[in-house]
Amino acid sequence: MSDSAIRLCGVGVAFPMQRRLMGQRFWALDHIDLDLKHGNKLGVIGRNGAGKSTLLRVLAGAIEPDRGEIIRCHGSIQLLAINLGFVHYLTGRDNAILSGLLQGFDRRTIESKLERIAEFSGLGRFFDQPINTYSSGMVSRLGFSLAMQLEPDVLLIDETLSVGDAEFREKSSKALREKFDSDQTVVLVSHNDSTLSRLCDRLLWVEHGRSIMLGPADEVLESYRRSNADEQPPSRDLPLPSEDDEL
Ligand SMILES: Nc1ncnc2c1ncn2[C@@H]1O[C@H](COP(=O)(O)OP(=O)(O)OP(=O)(O)O)[C@@H](O)[C@H]1O
Repeated sequence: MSDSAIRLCGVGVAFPMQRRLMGQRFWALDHIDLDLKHGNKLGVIGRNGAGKSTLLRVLAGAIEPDRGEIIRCHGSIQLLAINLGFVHYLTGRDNAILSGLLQGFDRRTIESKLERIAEFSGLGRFFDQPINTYSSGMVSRLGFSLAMQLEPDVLLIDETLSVGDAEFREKSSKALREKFDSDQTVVLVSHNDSTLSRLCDRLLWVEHGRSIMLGPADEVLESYRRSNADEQPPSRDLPLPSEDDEL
């Protein structure tokens, strides 16, 4: 088996621009090359709108690139994000089953883990209620519990480290730490420098959809901090929406 879990070669993702600029496209990701090896703990940093979440969605297979190539050599993959895409009229239990099936797990495996998912989530009887009766914190807890118990080959985490109340946060950060200590492949998007340097072996810094630097966490963080202190984001030659463009 290849030692790469996912390879991105020159990947670009374009979104259509608003009506006034009809026909033009905005490249949210542009020429991204990445070789994510099995067992890597990769952090992704960059300013707001840099393209981090788009990158995770591409890695998850939730969006297809408009340019470039993706080579995959992994089993199940899960994207853990605030906006989890659950089906709101289904119960927590049914969403757990559906989500597990969509990630490539067989039904028997999912069912064998349902009680642990329910227990970890702390949702109690709400686990069997439709999730449109949940608070946003409860939805996040369900998603987090799923990711922790189903153990996908590749886990992609988008800024969900502080879900739920204090007690759940403590439990979730312990579970997450175990993931980072395991041989699972994990990609973490975060704005928290200390979390990234503590948990990740390599960091990818993206800005304006482009890869600026990929390397050991502390080196990348230092360059990123220096660039923030200069308050001059690295330039790119592609057009960005101007301030008076409609959002
Ligand atoms: N569905 C979409 N349609 C149009 N533009 C989009 C869409 N999704 C993202 N974008 C744009 O792509 C760019 C990258 O967005 P993305 O959410 O990946 O950034 P990010 O680095 O995760 O930002 P943040 O740190 O603020 O979460 C932004 O300019 C955003 O406006």
